[in-house]
Amino acid sequence: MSTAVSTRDLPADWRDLFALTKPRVMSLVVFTGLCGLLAAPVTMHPVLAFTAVLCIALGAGGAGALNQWYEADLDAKMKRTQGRPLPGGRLSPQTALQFGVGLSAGSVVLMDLAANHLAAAILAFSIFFYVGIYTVWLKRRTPQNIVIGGAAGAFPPLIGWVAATGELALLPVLLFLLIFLWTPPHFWALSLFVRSDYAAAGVPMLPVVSGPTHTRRQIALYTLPMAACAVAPWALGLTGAIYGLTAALLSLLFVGLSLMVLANKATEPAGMKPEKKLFAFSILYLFALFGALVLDRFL
Ligand code: HEM
Ligand SMILES: CC(C)=CCC/C(C)=C/CC/C(C)=C/COP(=O)(O)OP(=O)(O)O
Repeated sequence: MSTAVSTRDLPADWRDLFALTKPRVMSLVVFTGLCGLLAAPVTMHPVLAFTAVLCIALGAGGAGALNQWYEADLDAKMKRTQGRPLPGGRLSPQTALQFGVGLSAGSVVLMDLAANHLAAAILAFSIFFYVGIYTVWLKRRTPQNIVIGGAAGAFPPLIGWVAATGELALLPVLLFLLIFLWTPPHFWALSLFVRSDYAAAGVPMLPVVSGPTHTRRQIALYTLPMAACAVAPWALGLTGAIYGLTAALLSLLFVGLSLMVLANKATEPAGMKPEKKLFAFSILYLFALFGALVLDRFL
């Protein structure tokens, strides 16, 4: 009888469990949730506010774990993802599933206790949307996967706001729309330079199905209403000049970069490709806009 122990039998490593939550991506998700909460015109008790933001983090992390549980087969086929805990064989699917379900359910229950039913319901819906609608249903079926599924990532500011106020309002709805319209340029810029990975895994991302030229056009197309949504809170008098100026300037830069992406027809130009620049900038953009929103509220 063999005495060899498979890595799957080893106790789950905390670092691998943490990696299941997609911490780097989720840091921005949680930041937008925190800013949505802080931008609300009410002051929540600090302990409850901290708990609400923690719930967004736990819920997003749980959803990330369920996403990795469901698509371990895809992750194993892509260079970018094959080192993850499941394809790497360092965690068992059962552990990932239990961890994902536990975090997701715990986050919703705790949100209900610390904030209110509506915030808990939107959190539950966003977890369902990311896992059920995006991951299970759309991702392997249509290049519109991230347009529709991307809505999941747009909910956190709404959740933060509702946790603080108990109700919806125009400003968080505009913030939702901003992230909703930001997601396609954010993701398609990335997918342009990792498209061979998606092609290898058979995931119908836009550049795989319709080619890079069409994808570049779509990026530029989404950037325009995204910029309009970014400045709308200021134009409608819902925020002050700090946010307005930040949104106007950075949105102009975003549109400019997306036009550079559109203009790039060469396959291998020297230096950093515009789509890489746009992807990196897209992250800075959301951090800066949501940061400015909070500064505006408190300065
Ligand atoms: C369906 C929608 C989205 C898709 C498909 C998507 C996809 C991706 C992918 C594939 C990466 C590469 C990083 C990795 O390997 O983990 C990435 C990076 C990133 N995404 Fe997104 N994303 C989406 C929405 C969002 C949203 C809503 C946010 C935050 C509000 C976000 C924030 C980030 C950040 C911060 C990074 C950089 C992570 C790093 O530094 O490694 N993404 N995204
Ligand atoms: C509160 C709550 C539930 C928030 C959910 C946040 C959310 C939907 C974020 C989407 C960002 C994300 C991890 C995309 C990865 O896409 P992918 O899964 O296709 O990327 P991969 O190829 O790296 O796995």
